[in-house]
Amino acid sequence: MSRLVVVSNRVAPIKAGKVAAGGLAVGIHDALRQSGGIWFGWSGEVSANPDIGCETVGNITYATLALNKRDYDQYYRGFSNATLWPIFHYRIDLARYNREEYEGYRRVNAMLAEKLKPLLKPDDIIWIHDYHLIPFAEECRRLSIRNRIGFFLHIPFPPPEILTVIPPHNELLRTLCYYDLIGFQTDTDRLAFQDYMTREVRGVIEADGSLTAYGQNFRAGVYPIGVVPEEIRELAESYKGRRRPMRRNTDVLRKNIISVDRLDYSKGLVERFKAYEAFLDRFPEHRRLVEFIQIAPTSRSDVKTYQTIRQQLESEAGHINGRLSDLDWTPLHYLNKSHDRRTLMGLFRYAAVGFVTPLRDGMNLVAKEYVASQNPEDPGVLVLSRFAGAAKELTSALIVNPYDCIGMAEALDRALRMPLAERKDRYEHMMRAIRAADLDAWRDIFLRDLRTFSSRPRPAAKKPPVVS
Ligand SMILES: O=P(O)(O)OC[C@H]1O[C@H](O[C@H]2O[C@H](CO)[C@@H](O)[C@H](O)[C@H]2O)[C@H](O)[C@@H](O)[C@@H]1O
Ligand SMILES: O=c1ccn([C@@H]2O[C@H](COP(=O)(O)OP(=O)(O)O)[C@@H](O)[C@H]2O)c(=O)[nH]1
Repeated sequence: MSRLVVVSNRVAPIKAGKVAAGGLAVGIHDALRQSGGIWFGWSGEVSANPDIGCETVGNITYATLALNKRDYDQYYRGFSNATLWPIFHYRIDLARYNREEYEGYRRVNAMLAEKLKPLLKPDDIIWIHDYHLIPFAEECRRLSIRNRIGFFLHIPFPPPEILTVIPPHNELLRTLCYYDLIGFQTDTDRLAFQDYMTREVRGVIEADGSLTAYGQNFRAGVYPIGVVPEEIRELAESYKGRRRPMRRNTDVLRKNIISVDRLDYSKGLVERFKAYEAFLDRFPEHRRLVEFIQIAPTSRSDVKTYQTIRQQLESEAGHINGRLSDLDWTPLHYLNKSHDRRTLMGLFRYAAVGFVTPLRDGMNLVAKEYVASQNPEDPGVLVLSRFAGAAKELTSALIVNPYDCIGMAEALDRALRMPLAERKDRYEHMMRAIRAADLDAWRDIFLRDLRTFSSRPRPAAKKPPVVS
């Protein structure tokens, strides 16, 4: 069996016990643990030392390198997270474009491909992850790397009208066609991509379902990322920490509403806080009987838009607690600290409501983790945004529109009142979906397709673009 080589910008922390607050790192780590292989990417450090550090833990070899300050600023903080991330999450209003950052993005992709080359064997299968690395395959082909190369996009793919706002969209999308297989989280994303390829650049859908565009032939498919439900159940059951908050001086149990997100404007946190306040105003009978725990570890905090959202949330949280708290009741617990998985799954299990309301999200693993953590005999209710990729599978959640404040407040009330039989029905339906498309299925089906699809012979990639 050929070896698996995974490349992603973010590599999970190698040290046991360190938390990776991001679905990509959590998902790939679990997927690689099964098959073993190499995981190549950024170490998360900014330093002038360009050397690759290799460390093998169990069956995974982590090969990581630091980025220098200029590369970090242009490739990660700049084009990846100030241009691609907002645009791919439909937020043209928050995006900026800077040509030097784009050139830095191309330069880092070329540099990473060069660094990877000596680590490769001819029959390795290479699996590239996410928007930071769109041009990676083209750079590999330029270096005469002939291995199968697949790409998985963890975030949404926007409609062509939004994508074309990126000035070099054409060049960027051309580089994507050097992959043998391109995977998306949902059919909506795949169709938006197909739409771009057929309408914008007159690509052709072949009789065998493959696509031909920019002189390349490749496949695009849908591979929703999943979780490992048994592991989540074990973690949730074994959590021994704090369960439901008690009402001081009495034995009455308070119900928890829980949300866990990186502190990102795509997660709809401000809208969610406003909806919670509207819920307490419209349904005052729940006051003192419910507490909302929002765990939101900071993310990309040196990008301006992330600083702004953090200030907005602090102000909103202060407003809610200032207005509604009492000496013996704090309605909102807002924590910027990251938490380990056992704690999170334990908190999920004892929360009556999982409140997952992104404005746009590739998948949202937290939604699946919340459901998989529940006690089958007394499950909580998932309130889920229709704009999370997970909503395509978890159709028995209470589906809400995160732009509808009152609608979300009403869903919270309905969730907290939901009879046990309905909660069980919805939970069982969602668990069937989670088991049917778990993390093993995501990895196995993608890699099976990548191995079996034979693309037509490709012309070699042309000369490198402008890189300074
Ligand atoms: O690496 P960071 O800049 O710190 O950000 C963390 C990760 O965020 C994004 O995660 C996405 O992948 C999840 C798993 O497929 C998916 O459920 C979620 O909807 C996405 O937002 C990002 O795509 C990763 O590259 C980052 O590492
Ligand atoms: O303090 C935290 C916060 C989040 N997570 C994990 O980070 C992932 C977040 O993935 P998701 O797909 O929901 O969103 P992303 O952050 O990738 O956009 C989930 O597995 C969470 O359990 C974690 O381990 N600790």
